[in-house]
Amino acid sequence: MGNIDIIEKYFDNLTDVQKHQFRQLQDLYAEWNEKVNVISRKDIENLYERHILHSLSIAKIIEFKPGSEILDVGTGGGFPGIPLAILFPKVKFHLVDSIGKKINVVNEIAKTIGLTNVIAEQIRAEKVDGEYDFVVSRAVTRIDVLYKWVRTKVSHQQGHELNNGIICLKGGDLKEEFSKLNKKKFTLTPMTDIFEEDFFETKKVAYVPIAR
Ligand SMILES: C[S@@+](CC[C@H](N)C(=O)[O-])C[C@H]1O[C@@H](n2cnc3c(N)ncnc32)[C@H](O)[C@@H]1O
Repeated sequence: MGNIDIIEKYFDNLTDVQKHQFRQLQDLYAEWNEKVNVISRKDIENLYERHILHSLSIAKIIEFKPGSEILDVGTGGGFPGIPLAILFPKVKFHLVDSIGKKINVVNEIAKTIGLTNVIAEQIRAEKVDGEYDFVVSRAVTRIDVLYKWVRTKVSHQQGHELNNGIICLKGGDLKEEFSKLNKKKFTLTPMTDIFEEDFFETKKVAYVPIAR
């Protein structure tokens, strides 16, 4: 399924606006990827499965409340931030990356599809100054490093049932990596438990609550 069908399979109440926004992404990313490499070339035809659906797995772990604020660290070309911003139009997303030309791609794509809930900024994660309900991240750094960068940036004001915290998308054997984090409370959910799709292999969604 090289198209939006796989998104509709797992998210069955998308509005026409959301469907149109998701549909536009294939051509936009193919076009931008020629100028700035934000997705590996051989993977562009797997955009919906490997990048968009993967990003949206976060929504199956936590439903962001309207008005909440999310920081996407090391967003690259906008993953997971752009798919999540389409899915949650009433949630505010701050997408950051240290590479300006990637941020330019994110801004252009957000503008073209009419996303008004995204701010993309070239800044290192460590320098971000703000408070967020959740920090999300895909394929950026080890969890202990990410934790150090962002733990003071997570607030507790929205009253989520679950604690606010960090949600990141990672692959491989994470036991050793998480043991270095030195925190007892975290969950690792295999992607294949969320979506019945073999191509996710060993990928997982990691959720680390941050209590103050
Ligand atoms: C492998 S890419 C992943 C991009 C995107 N999250 C995705 O899944 O497609 C890692 C990204 O993290 C960014 N990055 C690494 N360290 C960073 C930091 N300290 N602050 C902001 N961005 C960072 C890099 O510039 C790069 O775009």
